[in-house]
Order: sequence, then structure tokens, then C-alpha cells
Amino acid sequence: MPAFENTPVTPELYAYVLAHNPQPDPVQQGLVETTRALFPDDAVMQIAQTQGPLLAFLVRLTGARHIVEVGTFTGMSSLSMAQALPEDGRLIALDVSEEWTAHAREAWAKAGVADRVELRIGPALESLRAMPAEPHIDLAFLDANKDGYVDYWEELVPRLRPGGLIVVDNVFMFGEVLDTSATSGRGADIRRFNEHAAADERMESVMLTIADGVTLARKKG
Ligand SMILES: C[S@@+](CC[C@H](N)C(=O)[O-])C[C@H]1O[C@@H](n2cnc3c(N)ncnc32)[C@H](O)[C@@H]1O
Repeated sequence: MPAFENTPVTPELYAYVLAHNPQPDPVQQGLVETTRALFPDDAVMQIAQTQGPLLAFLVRLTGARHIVEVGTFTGMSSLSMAQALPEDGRLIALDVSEEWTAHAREAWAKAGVADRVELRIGPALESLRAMPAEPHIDLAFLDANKDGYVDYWEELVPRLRPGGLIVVDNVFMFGEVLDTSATSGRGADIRRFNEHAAADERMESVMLTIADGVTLARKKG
């Protein structure tokens, strides 16, 4: 086993990280609070506080203008990315839930970015398959049902521009990826996805130890 090279992130160190990152604006802070208050059992699905600034940073770094999000929930990741888009940029947000995404719509409107976001309600695989087949996506964020990740990846990669980026959330699945005895369930789903992504010759992928694990994958060419 290789030496463990990561500095363990204690709660104190995590607070230090948050204090040295861009701070949530009032709309983002309101969305964190609303999500925790209204959906206490599901709020864990919201991206971690370190991830909004990271997504915004990646949108600006790549100069992305056309973003696809798979898994919107109450809207924190889409809000963070839409706010980083140029005015003529577009984000297509995919989700099955009208109830959860109603809060996303409200947040986009409050932040003045509603005109940059198009929400498509329905199974994400169908929505992805209905998109133009040619490469046109600059950045995709994958954060929906884990048993769909491989299929979403397979729909996204051909539609990604050369140099385009896929950001994948929950690639640790809370550590469940290490349970090699599990052949079904979300840990096994993500383990299969991680193997699929790492072996994909069309993409260059790096797995980061942020939040519940994030993979950044760039399309070669
Ligand atoms: C982890 S949450 C997304 C969190 C969100 N990115 C955020 O920042 O708050 C996963 C979302 O995937 C959605 N979802 C689950 N199955 C889906 C499917 N088959 N197609 C589209 N969305 C789906 C759920 O409704 C849920 O809102």
C-alpha cells in the first residue's frame, strides 16, 4: 500500500478551509438554510460548501458557455455554476423532481440568473439522449442517481467538446466504494463507474479527495 499522503481534514481544518474560500452570497446561504429546514433527511444531497466555489472556479477557468447538470435537487450546484457563466452562457439542468427543483427555480430568479438556466424535468437519460449528438457541451456536472452514472457518462462524452470537462460528484460514495464484497447498491454502482471512467481512453481523469470525492475528466483532443 502506498504511503498515506493526505493531511487529515479535522473539523477545525475544514472550518479553516471554508474561511479561506469565497463566502456564500445571501442567495446561496438562504438556499443552504431552506434546504436543511424543509428537507432535513435529504439535505445531505446538497453539494458540500467547498464545492460551490470549486464549480464556479472551473466554469470561469474553462470559459464554459454551455453547461449540462445531471441532478439539480434544490439548486446549489446549478446556482453556483450559472452565476459564473457569462451573460450569454446557458446551463441545462436535469432532474425528475418538480418539488425539489421549485426551490432551485426560486434561487436562480433571486440571483438574477434564471435566464441562463433551462430546467428539463424527466429521467436524465432521456433528456441527454434528446440533446444534439455533436460535440457542444463545455462542462457537465454529474450528481444524480448513482446507478445511472455509466449511462450518463456514455451520453455526455460524445457531446463534449474536445477539452471539455465532466465533473463527477460522490466518487467515494461515503467510502462504500471500498466494499468489494458488495455487487449491488450505490457503492458498487460508483465502483463500476470509477473503473469505467479511469479506463476510458477518450478522457483524462483525475480523482480528488474533496468532499465525498470528485473526479475531473477532460476530453482529449
Ligand atoms: C445528489 S442530488 C443533486 C444535488 C445538487 N447537485 C445540489 O447541488 O444540491 C441528486 C438529484 O438527482 C435527481 N435524480 C435522481 N434520479 C434521477 C433521474 N433518473 N434523472 C434525473 N434526475 C434524477 C434527484 O431528484 C435529486 O434531485
